[in-house]
Amino acid sequence: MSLLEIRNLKVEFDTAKGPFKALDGVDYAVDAGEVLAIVGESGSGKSVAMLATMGLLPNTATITADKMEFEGLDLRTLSAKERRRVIGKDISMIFQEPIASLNPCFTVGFQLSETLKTHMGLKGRKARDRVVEILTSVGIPNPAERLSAFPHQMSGGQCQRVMIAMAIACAPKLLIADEPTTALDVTIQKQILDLLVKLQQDSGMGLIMITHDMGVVAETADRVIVQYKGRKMEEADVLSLFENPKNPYTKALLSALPENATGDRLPTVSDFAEAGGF
Ligand SMILES: Nc1ncnc2c1ncn2[C@@H]1O[C@H](COP(=O)(O)OP(=O)(O)OP(=O)(O)O)[C@@H](O)[C@H]1O
Repeated sequence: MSLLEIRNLKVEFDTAKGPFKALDGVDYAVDAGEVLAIVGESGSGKSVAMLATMGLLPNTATITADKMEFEGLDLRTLSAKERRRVIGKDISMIFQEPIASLNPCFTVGFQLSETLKTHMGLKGRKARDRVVEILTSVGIPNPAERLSAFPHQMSGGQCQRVMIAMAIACAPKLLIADEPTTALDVTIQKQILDLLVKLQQDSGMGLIMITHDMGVVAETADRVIVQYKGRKMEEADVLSLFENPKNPYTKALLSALPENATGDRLPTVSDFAEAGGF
């Protein structure tokens, strides 16, 4: 049994211009200890798929799936109370904009201890000690002193470390990272990716990495799902995908990498669209 198994997920938004199909029948599965990358250009429905899984889409979204199970638990039929027990604890998520994801009005220490209080019942000294321990594990220097810092007093990279700390505080079985390094500068991106992979390997949790960056896929993933316009184009283990991409869209994505450039102009995905038929 997979840790997370989703079959035929469809998401449609009710918009002012009429219904908009953001996801059209995609399957996802991830096992414990596995890193699944979902890759595709902006608008391909990567975030929508995972937000649907977390139950975080607005009520303008109609979500249907033949199966949506976490450890055999049907996520489609969970009550709000049951959902709160799973989401944020067993399944947690980190987002692209670390500063926007943290509450600017509360200190880092307070926000982390609230997570521990809500999901683990830890309070006082025990919570504080655990917060220091988690901040140490995500590489925050002088963690005991940083407890009283507000998010705006930390750099983007440090805020993302705090977000990761918050996401792993309750030892989740599945972590969903939605473009976790996109908003950070290049030198910090690599450190954050290395940190995520290390935490994933140490804990054995499943990790879903949402990205538009094939470099991130190559560095982190065991298996890859390539998505385009709300549909799955290809799914393969990471080596096969890079060595022998089958789908024209995957080939287009790989050809658009600077290191694969051959002529004097870097090809774009749209150069392949008509010929490739996607
Ligand atoms: N609340 C919403 N209402 C209407 N349309 C939405 C809503 N949220 C997302 N969409 C649309 O659904 C499609 C998929 O969005 P999604 O955010 O999943 O893309 P993505 O692949 O994650 O791209 P990005 O990398 O830019 O986040 C997009 O066309 C987006 O505009």
